[in-house]
Amino acid sequence: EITKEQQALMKIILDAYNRHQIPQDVAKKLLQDQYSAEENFLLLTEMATSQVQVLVEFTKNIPGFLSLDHEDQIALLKGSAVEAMFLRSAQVFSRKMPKGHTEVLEARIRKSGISEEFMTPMFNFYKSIGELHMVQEEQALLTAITILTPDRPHVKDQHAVERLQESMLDVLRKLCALQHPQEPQYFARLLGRLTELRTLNHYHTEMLTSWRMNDHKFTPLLCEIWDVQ
Ligand SMILES: CC(C)c1onc(-c2c(Cl)cccc2Cl)c1COc1ccc(-c2ccc3c(C(=O)O)c[nH]c3c2)cc1
Repeated sequence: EITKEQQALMKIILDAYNRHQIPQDVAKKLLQDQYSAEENFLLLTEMATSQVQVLVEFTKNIPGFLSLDHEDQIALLKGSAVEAMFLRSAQVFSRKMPKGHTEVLEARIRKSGISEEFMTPMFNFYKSIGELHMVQEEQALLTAITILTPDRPHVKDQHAVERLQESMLDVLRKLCALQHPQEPQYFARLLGRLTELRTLNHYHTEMLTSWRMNDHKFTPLLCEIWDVQ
């Protein structure tokens, strides 16, 4: 019982999600052979910077987003960037990417100055996303829902964001019922991943701090979106 306008919304979100991807020449850099912790950190920084640019373009295509208060648009992007990048990089681990990217990305993350205590929750998350075998539509909607989280820091008009998020949640709920009729709790499992994502935010903040203590440099875009330096 997905309505006509919900189908239109789904198409817009999916097209935006597929249109905005990391350029292949950037993604291919993952496969080059330098593997020092420094090299890996630089590569991951380039990936993250490119991914943030992709994320901004995707977000601008979410119906209603550009009509939100401008400062709230920034607050939503800053508040959701890390979570959206965990979702996106999770695709690489759930083998959406060409052979080889998965192992290489894992190897680079494991040797980039991130302390052991963050590796377990990070790779547990990647595994739990992989087990869901999400279709593209679900991944695109889940990313839009993550970005449209009303209670991010400094969001003024939370109700306006809530209304946009609710319409996305309604489409996702119906899509899950259609895609996984034999698994009525699938939609709830997807939402459970969003809760797990929030815990990763805290780990990520500590990862940033420890990188900075070892004098690692980020790009201007990442400094702006993560309020560092
Ligand atoms: C500043 C750096 C060191 C950093 O800090 N925290 C994190 C970080 C980490 Cl280490 C894990 C999760 C989230 C973040 Cl922000 C990172 C690295 O972030 C990323 C972000 C995104 C990709 C990523 C995305 C898509 C694709 C892709 C495709 O879709 O075609 C093919 N290859 C991809 C690679 C990798 C690494």
